[in-house]
Amino acid sequence: CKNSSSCLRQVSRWENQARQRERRLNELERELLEKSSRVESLHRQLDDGHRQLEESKRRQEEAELKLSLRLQEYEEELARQAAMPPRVKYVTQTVEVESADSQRALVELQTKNAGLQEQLSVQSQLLRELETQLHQSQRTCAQLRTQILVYEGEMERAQGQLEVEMQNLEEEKNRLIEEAFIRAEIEMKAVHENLAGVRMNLLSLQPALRTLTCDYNCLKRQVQEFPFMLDKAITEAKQEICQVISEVSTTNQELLRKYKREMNLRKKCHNELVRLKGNIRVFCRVRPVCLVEQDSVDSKAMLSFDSEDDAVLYLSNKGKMMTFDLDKVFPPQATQEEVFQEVQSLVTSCIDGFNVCIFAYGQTGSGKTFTMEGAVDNPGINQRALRLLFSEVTDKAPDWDYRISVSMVEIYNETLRNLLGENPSNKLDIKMNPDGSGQLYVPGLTEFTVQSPKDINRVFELGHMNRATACTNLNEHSSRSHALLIITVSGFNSATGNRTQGKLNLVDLAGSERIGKSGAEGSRLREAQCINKSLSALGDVINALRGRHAHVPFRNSRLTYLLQDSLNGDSKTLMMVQVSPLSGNMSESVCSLKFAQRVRSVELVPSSSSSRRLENSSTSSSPTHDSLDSPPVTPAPLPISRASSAGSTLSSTSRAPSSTRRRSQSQLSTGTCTLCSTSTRIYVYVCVCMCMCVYIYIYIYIYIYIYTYV
Ligand SMILES: Nc1ncnc2c1ncn2[C@@H]1O[C@H](COP(=O)(O)OP(=O)(O)OP(=O)(O)O)[C@@H](O)[C@H]1O
Repeated sequence: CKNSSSCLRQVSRWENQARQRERRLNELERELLEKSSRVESLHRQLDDGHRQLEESKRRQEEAELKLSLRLQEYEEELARQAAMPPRVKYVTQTVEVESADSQRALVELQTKNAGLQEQLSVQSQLLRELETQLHQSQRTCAQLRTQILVYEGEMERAQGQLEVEMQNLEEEKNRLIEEAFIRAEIEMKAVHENLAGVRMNLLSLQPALRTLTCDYNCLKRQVQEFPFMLDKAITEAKQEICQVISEVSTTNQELLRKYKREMNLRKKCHNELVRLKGNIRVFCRVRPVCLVEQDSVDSKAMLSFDSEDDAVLYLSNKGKMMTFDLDKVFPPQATQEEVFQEVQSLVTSCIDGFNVCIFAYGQTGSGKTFTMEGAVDNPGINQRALRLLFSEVTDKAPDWDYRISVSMVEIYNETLRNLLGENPSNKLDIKMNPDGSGQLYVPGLTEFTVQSPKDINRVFELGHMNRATACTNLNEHSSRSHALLIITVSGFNSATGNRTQGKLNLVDLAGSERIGKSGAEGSRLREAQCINKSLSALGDVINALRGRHAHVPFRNSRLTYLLQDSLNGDSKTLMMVQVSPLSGNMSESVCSLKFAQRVRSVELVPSSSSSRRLENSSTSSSPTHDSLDSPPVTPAPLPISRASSAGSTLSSTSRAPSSTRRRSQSQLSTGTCTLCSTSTRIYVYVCVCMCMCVYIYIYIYIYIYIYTYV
């Protein structure tokens, strides 16, 4: 179709061209006619000129003839008169006398002759002009003839071209018509074939249509029956669900019973394990040699590590090689991440309701602050612990609702300062809780509730700022004071009503160097005495705990008094002994490591109340904490005391099953599961119904389509 239309366009173009050429030919013919008429008129003019010329010639000849005749007459007369001599004179006279008339006549004739001569010359002139004109006309005529010949040639050529083009066009037209005809035939054939296919389809669709109609009727019936089916299915589903619930609750009861029995067993094993292993861990971290110390004589390698045992440290002091067995030794190249990885299980156990105490011990400059606080771009245990706790409790939501509160305290010269308070220079006191629970609390101590990671930064910024404003030289001051970060994590499970409370104490102790060596005097001496007093009190407390003494001297220093609930009973304690690698510090390092080894051998004794509770729990249906990482939980009605010890917190604990188990139990007992399943069933039925409707709609659509178009 496209080809034929383009061919038609071409034919019409060629026709236009032919018409234009025809017009041009007509114009040329017209011009030729004009020119031939002009030639004819010129011929006529020429003929007229010829005729005139001949006329004038004839007239001239006549006049000449007449004149010559007259002249001849006169000459004859003259000759005659001359032939008579005497008389000639006479005659001459006579002639002269007589010739007056003749002479007049002669004059007249001469005048006439002159006039005729004149006429003749005019006629000759005219003749010449006419001849010139004739020549010109002949030339023009010749030119015109040449032009006519040229035009005729052109015309013949144009006519030839036109004929050729006309012939070409005719051929092209015929070709296009033939092509169009062939195409039309092919298309026609295809249409015929399609028609045949459609007819075939129609024939084959008719049974399909019958099937569809049948299906449609069937579906229609089903849709009509659907509400009854749905009701029936819902009733059946309800019955099934009730049956399943009763089965599940029976199984659940059985599982719960078995679970409790297993947990009791596990708790006993765990307690045994804790007793065997001891719940005080001692790590050692050797700080690297600083750049400024590298050239000094002190920087000789006095410490060496066992490549196969990461719990052994070898120290060469005064030519003597000493071996220290600890729980873990971090070499100088250990990163903050690696250190934190080792302590993070202790940190998270605080979420489970344990009291944890991590303290960094060592001489000044051994890296205590670096390990606990770290640098801005490389934070230490404090920040990492708080962030970890925050992310862990966020993960446990919404089953558990946790509250993390933070306090920051500094003990300087046996004085307690509130580092998050508005006035950090105010002294705080440790008092017995007036509620008669026998627990300690610190009146006026600021507790900052952490609700986002941003709060964590604010806490550290505020604590650091308050510590800096309270002293003139922060570095010096920090070496002479103990810094405590106290994190309390309280949890409440709204599904079970269980409560937990754990406390994490992160302590950066003051430098442990001996007074004799530091050579302190005056206020420095008092500082050193206070530090040594608190550190030796810490040693005494640990010794008393190790010896299971009836009396543990917690009150001998502010530090031990404040940490009482985190050192007592089944609390977990980690001591990070910081060691300087310099040879000049080796004797201090030996003291620190010896103290650490003593501490390592101490086992924290569960308080009597706690032991009692553990005994009770093994027989009661609500057991106590089930593992190192599972929480000792308190039933909902019991209020939480902020300064409560681990013992009192554990006084009426009940074992908390895992959150999933708890949730499934409560859901089953309230029937939420039943409702949930029923609504799911209804939802499924509605979906099926909708699918059927869509199906029916499609069938109807196809049906209408076939009947309308096919
Ligand atoms: N593991 C380490 N890696 C790199 N540098 C460290 C490391 N431990 C300590 N340092 C650096 O050693 C120097 C002393 O450390 P730090 O102040 O932590 O010691 P300290 O025991 O807290 O001293 P003080 O008792 O006086 O507060 C600091 O400049 C610290 O950056």
